[in-house]
Amino acid sequence: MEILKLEHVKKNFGGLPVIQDLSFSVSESSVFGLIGKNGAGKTTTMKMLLGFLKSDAGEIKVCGEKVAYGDTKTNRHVGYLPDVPEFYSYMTPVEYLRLCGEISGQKPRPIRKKTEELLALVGLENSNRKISGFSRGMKQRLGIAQALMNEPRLLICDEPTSALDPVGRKEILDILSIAGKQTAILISTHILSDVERLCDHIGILDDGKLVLQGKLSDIKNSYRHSSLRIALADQDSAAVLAGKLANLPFVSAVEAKENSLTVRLEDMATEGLKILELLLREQVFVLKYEVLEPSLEDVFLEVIQ
Ligand SMILES: Nc1ncnc2c1ncn2[C@@H]1O[C@H](COP(=O)(O)OP(=O)(O)OP(=O)(O)O)[C@@H](O)[C@H]1O
Repeated sequence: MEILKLEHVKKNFGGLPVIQDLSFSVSESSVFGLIGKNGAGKTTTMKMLLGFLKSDAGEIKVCGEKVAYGDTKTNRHVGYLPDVPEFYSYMTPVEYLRLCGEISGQKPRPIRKKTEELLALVGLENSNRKISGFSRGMKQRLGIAQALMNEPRLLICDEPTSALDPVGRKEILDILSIAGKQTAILISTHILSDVERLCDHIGILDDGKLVLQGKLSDIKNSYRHSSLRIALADQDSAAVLAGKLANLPFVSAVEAKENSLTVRLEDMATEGLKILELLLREQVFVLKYEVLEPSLEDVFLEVIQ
């Protein structure tokens, strides 16, 4: 089932098109990464699908219900984590989540149960101090707990890791990958390694247009494969082979790491065969010969040009 569906959505600011004919959907069991550089239109898209901003054309549906500007009824299906979540910082996490549960009309016992479960999920079960003393990472984790408090069908996260250090980022990604088993997630980001870690579907937004979308594994498979990894028995034979490969006119780079070489080519189909011929001719004992998947960064840079 499609939890979120956008069809031909457009938005102009002062006559300038910021979102142009945007269509994509997020299905029930999916973690969808909306990727784009600064100013691509990610936040504008999120605001429209939360009903905070009026679209100029097109239709947005959450769980089959149309999103209307200013009427946040569809947000009962949605949990939202802004890039910098705000709290009543004089409260403790338990007090804050209780308040969120009460505002959304839940009963005291389920509120207590959910608060306990969610604080355990985000690793704040033993934090009884005021939110004002929390680090950025802790606030982000509490933001996820808050966004999940009404058991949403869709969790929307706007650049959830961009302000965090590597440890904080990893914690957030681990929590989101657990949350993603229960709820669909739409995450906007420009951190491609986070997307590779977390998302199964992606959409690349460039100047308000979706220039590529689909299943991440299909996209990677269909993109140009331009790197090989060759593992040899020892570091010395790898160094000798690296010298020979670097002399081939069609090899654009050779990187050596211990007994393993990464070789960059222009055309895998023909040049990969020539590398195999060289290995045979030189009687090199090969432990591993592997065509590498393009990274999301390779794909991103190719479609964004
Ligand atoms: N209220 C506004 N009035 C005029 N222009 C706006 C407004 N909000 C956004 N824009 C413009 O729309 C474009 C898209 O902005 P948006 O914030 O959606 O991009 P983004 O992909 O979220 O970028 P970032 O990663 O920097 O947050 C930008 O050119 C921005 O300057």
